[in-house]
Amino acid sequence: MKQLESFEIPRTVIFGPGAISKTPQVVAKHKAERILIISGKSVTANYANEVAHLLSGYSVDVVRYDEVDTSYSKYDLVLGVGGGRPIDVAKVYSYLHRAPLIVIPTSASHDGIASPYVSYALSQKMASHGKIVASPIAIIADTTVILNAPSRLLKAGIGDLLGKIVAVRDWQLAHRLKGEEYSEYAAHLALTSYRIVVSNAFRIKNFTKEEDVRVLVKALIGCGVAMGIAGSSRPCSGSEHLFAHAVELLLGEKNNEAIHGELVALGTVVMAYLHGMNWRRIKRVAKEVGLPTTLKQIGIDADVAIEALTTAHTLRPDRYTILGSGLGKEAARRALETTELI
Ligand SMILES: NC(=O)C1=CN([C@@H]2O[C@H](COP(=O)(O)OP(=O)(O)OC[C@H]3O[C@@H](n4cnc5c(N)ncnc54)[C@H](OP(=O)(O)O)[C@@H]3O)[C@@H](O)[C@H]2O)C=CC1
Ligand SMILES: O=C(CO)COP(=O)(O)O
Ligand SMILES: [Zn+2]
Repeated sequence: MKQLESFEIPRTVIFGPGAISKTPQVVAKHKAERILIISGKSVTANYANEVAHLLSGYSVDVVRYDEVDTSYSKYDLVLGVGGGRPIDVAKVYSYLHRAPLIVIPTSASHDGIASPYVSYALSQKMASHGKIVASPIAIIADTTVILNAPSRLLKAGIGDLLGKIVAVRDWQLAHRLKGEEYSEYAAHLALTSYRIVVSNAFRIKNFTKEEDVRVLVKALIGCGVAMGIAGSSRPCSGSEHLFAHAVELLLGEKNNEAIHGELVALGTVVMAYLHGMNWRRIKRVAKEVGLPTTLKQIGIDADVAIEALTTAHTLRPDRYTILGSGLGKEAARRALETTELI
């Protein structure tokens, strides 16, 4: 008999121009007195201060995500304002202290907006606390704010979505070869986001209109819901993400160029090649959109790329992908050269 299942998805999603102004109404639904706003390191701290200003009737602190002391438990509501990193740290705080979470994305660069999980590196760091699960009670996506984000970040959001075509293929492979549980619904949801963005990519790529951002934000939120239904990031993160994570781990502090969604897009091309999929089409879409199509463009040397490709399979041994038990150096170099990523 099947086990009882449960999953968490966001309760309220408000999006559109000026959505941030609705924050007090959303907050008022929760009996909060002391509010912690977790922001990014620079520009997004201004947005966080704006939100704090809207909540002047409450006791509010704004803290950068890299300065948050997660052992400090005096807050009863947490808001994550910024890109993917502050939002992930806000999820950790929300989980550890059972403080409801409101997510206010300032960019559409990643699909962690509605996902109840934190990204690979952070979950590794927090592993001693068990699996962090924090589904936002509300998402407030102000498309005016997001439209003002640098277009490079928005293109990175398209990059993160390109990855779903490989992530789902990897999941199907693991289902067939390893008997891993597979949710057709979650997989379709992730693929729908992929398809909608690919079919609109050339129209929205310059992000000149609010409508362009709307398409992207909805697709990213859809992926977050897919992860919620699947019970992990599986529908949205396969070998293409393993490659991206491996590059980030190898670069560490030296990574001041590559953005998550860009690395994922490049990973998608090489993993599509390994799967025998139409990698040229994916690369064409990436190029047309203005995403990087070589690793050099985002400051990554061939040696790092090869190392990442040969080690990526070790990062999540429980998540079977096309990388199987790993690629040798020569195979890795060939794959990267054939796809002209190096
Ligand atoms: N939980 C999940 O399922 C997922 C989580 N992630 C996480 O998200 C990260 C990627 O997200 P990403 O947003 O690229 O990373 P960051 O949060 O590091 O943001 C990247 C940069 O964008 C800037 N930025 C954000 N919004 C604006 C804006 N409106 N105007 C100008 N600059 C802006 C940030 O500024 P500032 O300096 O102020 O921070 C930062 O410099 C991953 O590394 C991972 O940690 C990604 C995918 C899924
Ligand atoms: O980036 C993600 C999905 O786009 C999250 O995936 P990870 O669990 O691999 O960090
Ligand atoms: Zn991602």
